[in-house]
Amino acid sequence: MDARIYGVETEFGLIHRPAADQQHPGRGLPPDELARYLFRPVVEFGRSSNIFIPNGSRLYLDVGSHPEYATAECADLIDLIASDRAGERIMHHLATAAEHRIATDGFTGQVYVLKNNVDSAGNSYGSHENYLIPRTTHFRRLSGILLPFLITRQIIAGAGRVVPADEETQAHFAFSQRADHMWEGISSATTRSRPIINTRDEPHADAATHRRLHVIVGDSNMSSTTSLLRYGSTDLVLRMIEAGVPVGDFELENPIAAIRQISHDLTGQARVRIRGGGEMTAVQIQRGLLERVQRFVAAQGAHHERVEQILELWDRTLTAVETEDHSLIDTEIDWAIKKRLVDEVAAQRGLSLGHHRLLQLDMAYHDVHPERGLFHLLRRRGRAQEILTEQQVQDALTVPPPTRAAVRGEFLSTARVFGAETTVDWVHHKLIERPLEAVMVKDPFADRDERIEALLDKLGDRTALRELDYQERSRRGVSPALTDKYVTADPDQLPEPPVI
Ligand SMILES: Nc1ncnc2c1ncn2[C@@H]1O[C@H](COP(=O)(O)OP(=O)(O)OP(=O)(O)O)[C@@H](O)[C@H]1O
Ligand SMILES: [Mg+2]
Repeated sequence: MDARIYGVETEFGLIHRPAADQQHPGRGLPPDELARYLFRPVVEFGRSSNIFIPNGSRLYLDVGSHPEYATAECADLIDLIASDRAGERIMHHLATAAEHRIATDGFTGQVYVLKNNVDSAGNSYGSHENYLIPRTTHFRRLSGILLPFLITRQIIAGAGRVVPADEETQAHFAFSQRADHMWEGISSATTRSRPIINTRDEPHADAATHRRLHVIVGDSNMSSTTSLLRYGSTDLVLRMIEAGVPVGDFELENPIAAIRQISHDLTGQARVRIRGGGEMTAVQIQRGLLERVQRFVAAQGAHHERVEQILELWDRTLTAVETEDHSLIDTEIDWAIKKRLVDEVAAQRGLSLGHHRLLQLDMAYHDVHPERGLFHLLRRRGRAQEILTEQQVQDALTVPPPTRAAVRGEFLSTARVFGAETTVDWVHHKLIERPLEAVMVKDPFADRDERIEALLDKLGDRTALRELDYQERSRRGVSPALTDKYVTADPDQLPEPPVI
């Protein structure tokens, strides 16, 4: 596919740390109660804990206590990364508001929203990728190539993890947060069995022509350069699969054993068995796929302006793993950015790798707080590269990308101006007062829909509204982004970043 729709869903970890000097020392709010505080503005805004907001994305609180943000449908990788970052901001704003409310209720402390994949109790939560693919893609061929790619992708896109010692292994640094929590290669369930690729068939598009590929294996990334490599490389591998070019045989004998083994061997030299016979290392599998992608791009041409950057970073990351010279990538790839920090702090303080301060440091890397979070601190110090501008992030909070998300954004914000209630999902748009006129938009690339325009025209005169762009609308409070409306104040003072 020349153009593709992407979306990423992120589940966040939540922690409440009470202030030391109060009646309930030691214990924070239980996670479910904390999640309810966090989502109170969401429920007030949308009368549900499952809502779509004007930037086209979805905020969702399931029965558990891990709030989720699913980006709008994006046709451009930078839009995708910006929408994902906007989700972090929204969660941060909600956390700020929750902190105030919790304090008002007499329970002062700090709320942490973590964009990671394991909590201290060992529970795992996900970062799910969605790729629109043609229905004609042969599924057996797809999984034969994509599974070994995804299983080894952690060496180029893992978020890194300080692994504490247990009975069998010493404390060490691993590529991935999520690898130890995958249980199956392919399946149609997401929570119980945790497959790498989920086959549940919900295309949110014309089911006759398309599928939505649901990839469950990735780590949540903080770094935008790592995100670019993660989604960009996956798209390129998918393009090769879709084009039907021969890709070689990398199919693994035991995907689940392999994904764990690879995660815990930072040299990239752990050997995994290939189904067709013999053994290969993660670096060899990635190199094999990269070479084929390079040939494919040389023959077909680049299909967007970031392809060259993706291929260069992919190649350099593999070299960094092979040579163990992580300085080649330690401002661009999450696991290496984090490892550099962990190594430095360990050396400065004389801490051994399993020390609880270093486990905390690992968590603090994923704190979405723009000042307190360690990734963001490193970014400000030039130790993590950034491809998004602040303006792009700000825009992504309110402006939907030019896909079907723009139709949804227009629908939601206009209805709000006229005080009309709606129900929407990725495909459906309904005005509660006109249920029989609900509109289905099956094409995720469509950024305008005449039926929706006609429906909205029935609400009243939209001339003045049309003249305002999204920024202007939100400035005038016409289309309140959730965040603008509910963030009352920034924290009184910036919190101290932990440890460093
Ligand atoms: N046609 C499409 N192709 C690819 N991605 C899509 C398409 N339509 C929507 N998406 C993206 O898929 C994601 C759907 O997220 P959502 O969490 O609602 O789905 P889900 O994981 O299948 O459902 P749930 O979380 O309820 O189990 C979003 O990021 C969205 O942008
Ligand atoms: Mg989801």
